[in-house]
Amino acid sequence: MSVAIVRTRAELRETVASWRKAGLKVAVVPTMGALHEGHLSLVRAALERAERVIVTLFVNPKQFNNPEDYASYPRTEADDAAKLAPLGAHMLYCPEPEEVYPQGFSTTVTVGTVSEGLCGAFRPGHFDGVATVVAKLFLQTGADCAFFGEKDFQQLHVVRRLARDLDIPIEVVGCPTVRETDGLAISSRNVHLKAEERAIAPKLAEALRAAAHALEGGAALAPIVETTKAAILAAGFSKVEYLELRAEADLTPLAAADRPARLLVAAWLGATRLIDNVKVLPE
Ligand SMILES: Nc1ncnc2c1ncn2[C@@H]1O[C@H](COP(=O)(O)OP(=O)(O)OP(=O)(O)O)[C@@H](O)[C@H]1O
Ligand SMILES: CC(C)(CO)[C@@H](O)C(=O)[O-]
Ligand code: BAL
Repeated sequence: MSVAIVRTRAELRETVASWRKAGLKVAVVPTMGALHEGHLSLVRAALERAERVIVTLFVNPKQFNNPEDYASYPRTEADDAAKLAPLGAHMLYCPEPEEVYPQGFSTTVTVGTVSEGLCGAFRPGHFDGVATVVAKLFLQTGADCAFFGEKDFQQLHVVRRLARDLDIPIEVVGCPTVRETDGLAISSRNVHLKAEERAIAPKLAEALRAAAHALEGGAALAPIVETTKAAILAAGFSKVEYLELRAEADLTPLAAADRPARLLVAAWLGATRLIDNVKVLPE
């Protein structure tokens, strides 16, 4: 079994039109490739909800605020196609940058509020790049539903708001973070971790879990944030960009775990930036 690889908007449109004519429900799973179990969990969820599943693979230059990060982003298309085939995904859409951004392309989609703070504060332009390409992928595929991981929790909110604000008729489905057995959130960028860094990396999730547990037990937020940041640095991380409690439903800042909340973190381990988040239940 193999997955059909499509590289042009014209072929994408033609195939989706034939599916629509047959009355089939269509799902899209946007990715930047280097597929791992996190991505595959989204594809499995999509296959449960739709009769045709399109996985998109596009390393989107507009969302990289750091050119080195763009250059070194893992590109493994043949392996990705081989991983998708046994699952039964129906199409891998892999456009070239000129297909997505033809000469003269001049539109940027900016989603306010939920793009601000957290990763938005440290990756200028990143969520504009994400929102622009995701709007295009939603419109190009015309899918009924789209699947995104909670690992990129702020991105999930940006994409939900984008679809709602622009009246794009698509259901955005969030899926739980898939972790390695030691707790590290699986991410394509984990391949950049050196062996000694890989041994330290799970301490990020461990520190988050401990903080969530303390907050659920009624501990005050400010001291927990300070001790958790200190624990992450003591484990060997070089910098904690943010560690913040936000409302689960709309990402507004919270002063205490008084509503279903998320504790979100970004931290540097050597040259690799890791993000993670955990749910915090009310006391
Ligand atoms: N561990 C995971 N569990 C669930 N979903 C995930 C996981 N990792 C990535 N995803 C989701 O897969 C989709 C594509 O993400 P992407 O291709 O950027 O992979 P990634 O592993 O997040 O890579 P990176 O963070 O290094 O860019 C996003 O919706 C993302 O949230
Ligand atoms: C949603 C996405 C595919 C847009 O390029 C990307 O941000 C990602 O892989 O999470
Ligand atoms: N995984 C979200 C996309 C990015 O980090 O660029």
